[in-house]
Amino acid sequence: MKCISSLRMKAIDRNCECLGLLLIQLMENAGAAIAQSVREKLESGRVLFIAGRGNNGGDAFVAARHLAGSSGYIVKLILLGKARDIGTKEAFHNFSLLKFSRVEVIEITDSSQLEAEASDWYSEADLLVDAVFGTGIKGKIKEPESTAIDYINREGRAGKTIISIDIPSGLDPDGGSFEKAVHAGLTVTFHRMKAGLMSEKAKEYTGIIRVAEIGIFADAEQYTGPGDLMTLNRRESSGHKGDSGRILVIGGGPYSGAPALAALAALKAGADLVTAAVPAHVAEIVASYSPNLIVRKLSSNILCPEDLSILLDLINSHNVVVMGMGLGRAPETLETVRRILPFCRKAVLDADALAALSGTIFESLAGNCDLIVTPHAGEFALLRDMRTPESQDSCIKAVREFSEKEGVVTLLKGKIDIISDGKQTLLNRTGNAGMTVGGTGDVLAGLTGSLFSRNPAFLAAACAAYINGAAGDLAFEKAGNGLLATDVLEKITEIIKEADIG
Ligand SMILES: NC(=O)C1=CN([C@@H]2O[C@H](COP(=O)(O)OP(=O)(O)OC[C@H]3O[C@@H](n4cnc5c(N)ncnc54)[C@H](O)[C@@H]3O)[C@@H](O)[C@H]2O)[C@H](O)CC1
Ligand SMILES: [K+]
Repeated sequence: MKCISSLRMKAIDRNCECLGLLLIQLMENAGAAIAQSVREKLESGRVLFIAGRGNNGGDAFVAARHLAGSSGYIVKLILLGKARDIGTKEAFHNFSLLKFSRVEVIEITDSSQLEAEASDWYSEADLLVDAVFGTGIKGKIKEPESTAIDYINREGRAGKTIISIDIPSGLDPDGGSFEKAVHAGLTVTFHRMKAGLMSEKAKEYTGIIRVAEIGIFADAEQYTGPGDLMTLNRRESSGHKGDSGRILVIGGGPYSGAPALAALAALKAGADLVTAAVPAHVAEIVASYSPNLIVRKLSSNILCPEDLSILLDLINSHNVVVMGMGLGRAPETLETVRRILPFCRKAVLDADALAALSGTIFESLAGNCDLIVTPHAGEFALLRDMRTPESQDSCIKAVREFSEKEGVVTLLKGKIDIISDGKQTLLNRTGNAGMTVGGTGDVLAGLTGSLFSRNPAFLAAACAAYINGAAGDLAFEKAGNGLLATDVLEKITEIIKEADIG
């Protein structure tokens, strides 16, 4: 069964919100699913919800309200904490609605109060619903949560049904480890199976697992969105120069603008140090574009094998190589690209560097070098030696299969970008028709390299596609179809700042 990580789930929730499907709507559906599970387990009787102050508790507030509206149930709810300490506006809103429902509520702040005031609530209940923690658990379990879990388990041992919301409280949703956890008879988890529920150790705690649909729509999961950016590693606030990425851009020769755009985009996306290694006759031109660039002059007018020793030194002192922009396709240039690749640990290959990739090169690099390729449809056709399909579904299949076969991450650029590592695939629809202007692909390559220095290849490529397109959309507001690659470059920081990932 396909599992989902708690981080990915959070990204999807955020993407839903950005598309207009609010968390409170998902919470309503989650709570309704829990109420229905209670009804299926208990025809009538006393139901006790034990709720924490997070959104797992929020699901319980909704479920309690729904159940209290059905005849035959006496519903009580213990809130572990004070109402004012409820952590999210959605959970707080649903808690506030309980005063109009027939739900008796008690607020408990310490374990002695749990014993003195809520012990009877536990013992008289026919069924208990565990909403102490869901996917938001962190660190050692504090009080009164720890005692609340012990009390739930005591009632479980007495033969009562325990239903856990999303995950038995205490269990790590991803690894499945725990210090203590609720022993549930039924776990109702939302949207997708969580990896932690499937671990060997977790099995005796989850009881039967039911996956409930809560209305998340496919677009939030299939397309990149601000939620995906949230899952990127942040720059270390206490880091040293170079900790947030040292990027080596290898490009230029017939052209000078392309490597400069890639290098500046890498800087704008947060890399600490960017070196552009460019053929001799464009070195001064590239340096003149910006004082932010470190330019290393290569030996000739094009990239050639004589540059190998200087390049191998540079590769060793950088953590990502971004190669191809404006290199041209002279045979000695393509040969140099091929000879450099085995020395790269992480590389983004764009434009002319893609023309150097043929035959079994990917196979020979497997395990050594983490690769992202960023072709457009024409370059993708050359890479596969096959026409790029017209229909989107066939294209997605082709990108997925190519990535799996060659062991690379592919970012196929187009009206809708397709990003795949062979297992995961995402689409990106930010961007606009104005971005067909020259240079926006160079910006994307630099952005990708920058994010790749701090993140896994697939996430870096997907988020770079999103940021590049979103920056292009901002640029379009001012410049329309006359936008330039430098306009896109200027907007990168706005997107990154807005997403709070800088
Ligand atoms: N798409 C979905 O799947 C949806 C899921 N929902 C539910 O939301 C929870 C996750 O909610 P979150 O607010 O992120 O976290 P929790 O409620 O699990 O916990 C946070 C809560 O607990 C406190 N806390 C954390 N660690 C500890 C500890 N060691 N000791 C004591 N207290 C701790 C923390 O301070 C917070 O107060 C998910 O599981 C689903 O149930 C949404 O409702 C709908 C969408
Ligand atoms: K729970």
